[in-house]
Amino acid sequence: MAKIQSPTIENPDILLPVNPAIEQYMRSLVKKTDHPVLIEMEALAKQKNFPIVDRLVGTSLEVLAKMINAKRVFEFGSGYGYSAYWFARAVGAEGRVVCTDGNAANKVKAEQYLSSAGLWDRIDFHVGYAQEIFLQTEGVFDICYNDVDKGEYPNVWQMAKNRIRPGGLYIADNVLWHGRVAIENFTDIVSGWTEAILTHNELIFNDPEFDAFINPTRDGVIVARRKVA
Ligand SMILES: C[S@@+](CC[C@H](N)C(=O)[O-])C[C@H]1O[C@@H](n2cnc3c(N)ncnc32)[C@H](O)[C@@H]1O
Repeated sequence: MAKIQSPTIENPDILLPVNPAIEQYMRSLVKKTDHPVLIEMEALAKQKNFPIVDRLVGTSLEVLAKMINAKRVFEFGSGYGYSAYWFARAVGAEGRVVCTDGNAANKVKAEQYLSSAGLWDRIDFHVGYAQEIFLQTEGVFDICYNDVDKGEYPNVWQMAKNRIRPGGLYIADNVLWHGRVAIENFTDIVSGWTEAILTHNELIFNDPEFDAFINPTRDGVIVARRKVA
């Protein structure tokens, strides 16, 4: 498929799939999910320009997890626990969310925030390289969620897909990469990341064992369900 030639790719936001006014409207609908801890986490993201999934994607993660009655979730790239907040709500008191992040300071913040929200006892947070921690963690998962550095996306998909139970989900954020996936001449944030996302998305949509779709909200979230034999 021919990609759009854009002379203004320095400002790739022109390809945001959902109009910001519409996103704002959708955000007004999920305002009922307000929680003091959530609001603090969102304020920190704004202040530090830290890439959390934000409210619209967060609410969708919780709903998706509840829809499949998820009890065990593995997160590749947890930051300070914002996406884990939503998964932890979904898995319930008996469920577990395995979190990973390379930055130890993020674990400290996650513990503070998620303890205040009464969710920390559902979290098993490991500091280190997510893929290595995944290999050291046994068993299958209801959901594997990928939000690490984008160049690593194909590798994470390949290792995660065989450890998702039938009917379980693989979810990854940023799969539209601010429109770069659809543009011919783009300026990447890190060289090779757009190509890696393109490969990742192709692999998933061509995998006979999974059904997939992309929710275009914010930066695009891919959801792939492992087929039940
Ligand atoms: C986009 S942020 C995660 C945000 C989080 N999922 C949320 O929505 O709240 C990516 C995080 O993954 C971490 N990271 C990136 N690649 C990683 C890897 N291979 N292993 C462990 N952590 C990684 C970074 O330190 C960063 O905190």
